[in-house]
Amino acid sequence: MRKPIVVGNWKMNLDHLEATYCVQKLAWLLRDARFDYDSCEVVVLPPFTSIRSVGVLVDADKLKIGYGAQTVSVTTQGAFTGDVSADMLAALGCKYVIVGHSERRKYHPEDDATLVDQVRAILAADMQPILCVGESYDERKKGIELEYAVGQVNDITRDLSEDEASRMLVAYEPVWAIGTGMVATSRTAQDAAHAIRRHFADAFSQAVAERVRILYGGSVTSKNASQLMSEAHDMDGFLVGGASLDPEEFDKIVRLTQKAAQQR
Ligand SMILES: O=C[C@H](O)COP(=O)(O)O
Repeated sequence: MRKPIVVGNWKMNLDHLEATYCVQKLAWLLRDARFDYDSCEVVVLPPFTSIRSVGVLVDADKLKIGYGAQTVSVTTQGAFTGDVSADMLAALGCKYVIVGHSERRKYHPEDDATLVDQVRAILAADMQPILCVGESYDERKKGIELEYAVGQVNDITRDLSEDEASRMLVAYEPVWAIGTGMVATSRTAQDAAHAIRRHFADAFSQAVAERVRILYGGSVTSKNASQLMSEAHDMDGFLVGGASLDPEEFDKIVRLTQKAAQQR
């Protein structure tokens, strides 16, 4: 049985003071609701500069909120100005790192070879990659969205061992849905999640396919989380952008996700 997970990708928002406030408020709201963290993981991905503050707060108050990073260097150390290694993130208590978010693919030279190396670096540091895939509006218009997303998964994961593949999380994030308010239908999310899971079964094994967690991302809010979660059965949770910056809204999404998962 896969554990549902809701991940907040803060992108380039929330400095360390705002980050501390956001996590405190989220923890307080979830405590108030007697939230059962054993039935649903809650994770935030702050910008690099806020990770330490979030980690200190989580440790000091023994919070069950996980945290991670939004990208990582492919190298371990050395003269790479501006880079942050997987070991450095793991040493701060990070558990998850995004790989291949469409914003990174667009604004930074992160080609497939780089993403493959990032996945390897993250796994080697005992963290879990959250690989983002998803079509643009053009691919969707051509009707090739499933092949496109599955192709992206294959390009990055094909040389992994079964054990490594089973530690992957994949976030299906259609580019046209990111930050636009145009959320995918539950049918679209389910079709993509199903195709991705079937790919892991074909490329690796049924056991791997059953362990890989698949998320949906793109304009998720408390208004659409329940429906998406209850109808897209191959989906294990969400990668939430904008709505994760508001602790009250994120708290609602987390609790709705947990409830919908329990009612499946
Ligand atoms: O990583 C998160 C996604 O890019 C979704 O962002 P969004 O929820 O603001 O649409």
